[in-house]
Amino acid sequence: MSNLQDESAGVPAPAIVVRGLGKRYGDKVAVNDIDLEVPAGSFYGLVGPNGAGKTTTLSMATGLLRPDGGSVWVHGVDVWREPLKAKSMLGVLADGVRLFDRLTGRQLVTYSGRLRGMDPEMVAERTEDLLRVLDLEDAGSKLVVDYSAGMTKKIALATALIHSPKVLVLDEPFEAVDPVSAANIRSILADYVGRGGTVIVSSHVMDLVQRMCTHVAVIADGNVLAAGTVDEVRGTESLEDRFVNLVGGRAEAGGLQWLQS
Ligand SMILES: Nc1ncnc2c1ncn2[C@@H]1O[C@H](COP(=O)(O)OP(=O)(O)OP(=O)(O)O)[C@@H](O)[C@H]1O
Repeated sequence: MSNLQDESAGVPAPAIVVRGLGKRYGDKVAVNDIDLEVPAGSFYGLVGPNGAGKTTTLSMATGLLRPDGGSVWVHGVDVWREPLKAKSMLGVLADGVRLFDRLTGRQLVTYSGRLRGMDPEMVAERTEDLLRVLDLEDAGSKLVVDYSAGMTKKIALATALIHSPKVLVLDEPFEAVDPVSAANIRSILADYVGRGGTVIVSSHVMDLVQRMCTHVAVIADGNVLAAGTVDEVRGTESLEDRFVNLVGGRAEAGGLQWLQS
């Protein structure tokens, strides 16, 4: 398959290739046999309305949710045939997955690094670095169960970064995060991409995706409506206008006449 060429052939394999990936829940088709290709070294945005299938797609692409059909490769490694090898290259911030929240933030990040087989000294150093840049130093000794939503998001991000993966898959990383922390996270991710890493991020904030991402895919009702570089997808419009045109569904102004003081 041309898109799975390995690096030995002189052509870098894409970071992630998705082919014919599908998932149903009863009668509901959450993801409809989609194809996606995430170039290595790209900052890839996945956007779509609520319920479009973003989380389901990212969960299947990272080996967290078994697809009904289709395949996913991470740097040429089949996620569902060689999960350990594929997962060793991934750092994942999943949506709605429970953390070990009876650990402190510091313990949780340390545990994630040790689970990845990292040297304890390196884990300790990186844990402190991550707590510092994510403004969680003071909260490092507090139980994760007592964290706010934004703090929980940030500590989960730290667990995804600790082993310096080749590919970062982040479901809504900025949700509930304060603007200063969000700016810090954006620069961490931009540096990471600058050093050759690949980031896939789902977001509802079109302006952010337009400014931050090199590539974008718009999905709705489990289908990919458009995918490519941000400039290819948006054309002469803003990404937000393009998104609304592709997806539709703007409610008529004044639809709630009864809503008044
Ligand atoms: N465990 C589940 N059981 C039944 N239906 C589900 C389940 N998980 C997701 N769905 C359905 O699959 C569809 C896609 O959901 P998904 O969470 O992937 O969307 P999303 O694009 O991430 O949405 P949002 O932007 O609101 O987070 C939705 O219709 C949702 O109701």
